[in-house]
Amino acid sequence: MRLEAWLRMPPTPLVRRRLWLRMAPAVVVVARTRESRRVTRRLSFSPSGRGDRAPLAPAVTLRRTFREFWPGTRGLRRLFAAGAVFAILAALCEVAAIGLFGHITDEVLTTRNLAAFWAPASMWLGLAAVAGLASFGGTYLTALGAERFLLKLRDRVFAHVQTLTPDYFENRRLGDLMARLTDDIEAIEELVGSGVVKLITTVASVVFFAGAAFYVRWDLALVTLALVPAFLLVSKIFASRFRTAAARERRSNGAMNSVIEESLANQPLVQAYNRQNNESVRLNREGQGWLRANLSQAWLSGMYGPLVQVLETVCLIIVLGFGAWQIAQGRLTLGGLLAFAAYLAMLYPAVQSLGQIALTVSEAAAGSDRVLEILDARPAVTDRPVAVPLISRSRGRVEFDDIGFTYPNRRRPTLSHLSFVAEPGELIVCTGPSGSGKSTLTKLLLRFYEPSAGRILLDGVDIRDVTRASLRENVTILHQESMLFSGSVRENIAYGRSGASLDDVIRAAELAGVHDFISTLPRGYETPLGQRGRLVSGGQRQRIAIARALLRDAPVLVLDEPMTGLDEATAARVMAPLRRLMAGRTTILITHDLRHVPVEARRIVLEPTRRVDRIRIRRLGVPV
Ligand SMILES: Nc1ncnc2c1ncn2[C@@H]1O[C@H](COP(=O)(O)OP(=O)(O)OP(=O)(O)O)[C@@H](O)[C@H]1O
Repeated sequence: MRLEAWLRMPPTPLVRRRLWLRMAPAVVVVARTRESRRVTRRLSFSPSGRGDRAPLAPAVTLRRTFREFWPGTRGLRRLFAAGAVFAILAALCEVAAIGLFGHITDEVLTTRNLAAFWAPASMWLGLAAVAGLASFGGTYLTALGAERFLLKLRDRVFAHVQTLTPDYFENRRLGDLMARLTDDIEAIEELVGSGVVKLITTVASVVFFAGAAFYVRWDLALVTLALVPAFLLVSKIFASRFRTAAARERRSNGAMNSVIEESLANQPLVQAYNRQNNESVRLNREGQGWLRANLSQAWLSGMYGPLVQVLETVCLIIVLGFGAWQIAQGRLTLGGLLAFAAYLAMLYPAVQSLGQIALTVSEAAAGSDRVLEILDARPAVTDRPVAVPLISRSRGRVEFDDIGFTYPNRRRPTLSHLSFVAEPGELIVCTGPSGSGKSTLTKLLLRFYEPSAGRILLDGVDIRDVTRASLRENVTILHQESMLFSGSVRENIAYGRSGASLDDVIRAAELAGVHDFISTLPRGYETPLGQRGRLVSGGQRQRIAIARALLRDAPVLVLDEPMTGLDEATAARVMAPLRRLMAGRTTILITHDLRHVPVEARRIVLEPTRRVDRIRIRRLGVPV
């Protein structure tokens, strides 16, 4: 009668999962942590989808992923090992607890002997306490290792990204790069860090629960375990499909981030041009692709679950039938059968979890492809092995000697046969029509690109023979659009020189003619400037940037259209601080606007020829 009641217990996935969550917390908790992160990740990014436009990152083998990222677990392996040990201990407690449950059924419930209840019941309670503590230890230590691994890996990839020359970013969408630095890095952690712990604890659980099932009734266990390869086969079939779907999801996620990033950054333009709908359509289009990618993942997951469920049900029916027959034969007790069924109830999710690990691996591999693609990228310009740092502050003599340059993705040269010398402290004005290569000249001086012909000399030394870091210490650039960060005014000015004191910052601000304005701000030098310094006007931004450049105090100065976007009165106000900044420095002033240019300045005119593919340089020494 009791057996019948037990037989009526519905072996639904929910019941099994609840049982699993209750009985094997150590194993499941690791999985839950990762699952919640994945959900968060999905929610935190909106759909993209025309991922089809961007090529998928190249597929890499699992071995390469481990070869590349496993060294990153150095220093954390003890944490992961301890996490695994605790999780295994918790699983062992569960095995013992089920044994006690069988014992209580046979010795207390069947015989109605209450006296025999208390000893095993107290042991069960003790085991539950140990399992709880071990589960907590396993979860916490694994999470600690995982988060530290993530931090290290993100720092490593970000540091590498910062070695890449600007052309790398010019050819990529920032949103996609951000997705790689966040989501994809997490996916790698799920494979290389906590993924390994999960694999070990799940395998251990399979061994324990299978071993216990064999111990109770080896022949019954043999029959049911014969179906395990079927579980693994199903996982294998699904894994490759899941990987493709995951790669699409990763890629479309990146595309969607790009749209969001661009739209939010350009909101003033979007609203001024009434293009809100257009942006929404763009996001929706990318979202459609993301939706498709997620639906195909959901389809696969949806298929996978029921298939495994059918297999489980087949196993359960076999157990019940065979078990009932063995009880009738007197070869198995009711407690034995219940314990056996409980072991199976633990074993199946563990086996299923093994299959899910295969799916996680697929998803992680897709993320790993995308991160490795970044790590494989090499900067277009590197220091020569023989490059040495500039020992002292340069005098500031800059020479362009027959320079030619073609952008990597262009056929026609942007500059050819460009030669000029700027003596220390001299002001050179560089003019010419739009697109004639004025800003390109700056990129070459800072070694963002390598000239295709000729050489650039600083104090007579080829800049390729000095390290880029020391070269850039000697050159300050003031961009067309003042680049500010979202920090305070003080932080933005102090960016010019690490370790600058507040007094240094105030002195620079006074010279830049912006101190009075800063004093009127609500929190003075501590006032935040807003995203990209949008909380202050163009002229104020420019003068803050001048203060930063003053603090940097490099002997060579490049001013790239410093008056762009400023009205006549503001431009005149900016000119005085600019003159103070230029004083005593070799200055290359790139400008279309010659109204504020000092009359004594020498001019270089970059002039595209009519055939456009050659640029003729006219060098004039005539004062304006
Ligand atoms: N990263 C790049 N890749 C390919 N071509 C580029 C790149 N940057 C600039 N160019 C091209 O090189 C040419 C020169 O550009 P550059 O920005 O140096 O011109 P400019 O004289 O400073 O123009 P403007 O006065 O409008 O700022 C242009 O035809 C431009 O399209």
